[in-house]
Amino acid sequence: MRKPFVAGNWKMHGSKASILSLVTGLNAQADQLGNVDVAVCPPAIYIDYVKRSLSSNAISVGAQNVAAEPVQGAFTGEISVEMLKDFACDYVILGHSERRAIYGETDAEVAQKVKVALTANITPILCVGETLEERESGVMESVIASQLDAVLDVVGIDSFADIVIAYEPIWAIGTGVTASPAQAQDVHEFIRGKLAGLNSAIAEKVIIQYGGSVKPDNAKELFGQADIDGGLIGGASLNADDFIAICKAAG
Ligand SMILES: O=C(CO)COP(=O)(O)O
Repeated sequence: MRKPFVAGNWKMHGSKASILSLVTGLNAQADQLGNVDVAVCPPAIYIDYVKRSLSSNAISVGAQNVAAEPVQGAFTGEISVEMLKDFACDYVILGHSERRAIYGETDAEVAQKVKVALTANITPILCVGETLEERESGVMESVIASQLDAVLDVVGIDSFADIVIAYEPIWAIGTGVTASPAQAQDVHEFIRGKLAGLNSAIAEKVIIQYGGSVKPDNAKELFGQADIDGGLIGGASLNADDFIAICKAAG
């Protein structure tokens, strides 16, 4: 049995005041989470603030990106894995479609970052997903397969024991249009099947989150699908009540 995992991707949102209020709301309900792993991923500058404000160790903290360079050095503006580790980050979101589309991150760079995170024992949350155009033109599976292959080529299938995958159809992110539970399940099954072709035991264990307009009212049905093991939550993770409700739906 896979333990579900829900993570909040706060993206570039928040201030000290709004984050304190959000974390206070999470603290108040953290004992109601149930059998689910939970993490929040604030903007990097707030990681330590969130870590110190969280009163429950039921909620872990993750980052939204990391430098591809394995050790610190002359890389202005970057944050190394060692620095994330120094602040007890357990997870790092990698290959989010916003980083791929807006900042031009390539499959190869994402794969390198996954490798660097694994070396530091930080669990990568590897995001994959297709655009609406790719879905409608029938290349969805090949797009997702090549996003996975880029990482498989660099770290190998065995490393997927320590990787979380997040399937995030780009057309569902921040749009209010959620993939239907059946649409999401189809892709999750495809991803697990692809990994099973390489190592069935690892495929059976790997956590595959769904992300894209998950809300309290659609979470339960999505998370009820056989291959959906929780979610990567954007907008709804900025509201403590909504995020806790989504976590409970997974647990
Ligand atoms: O991109 C996402 C999480 O990484 C999903 O964002 P929304 O939940 O706001 O659609």
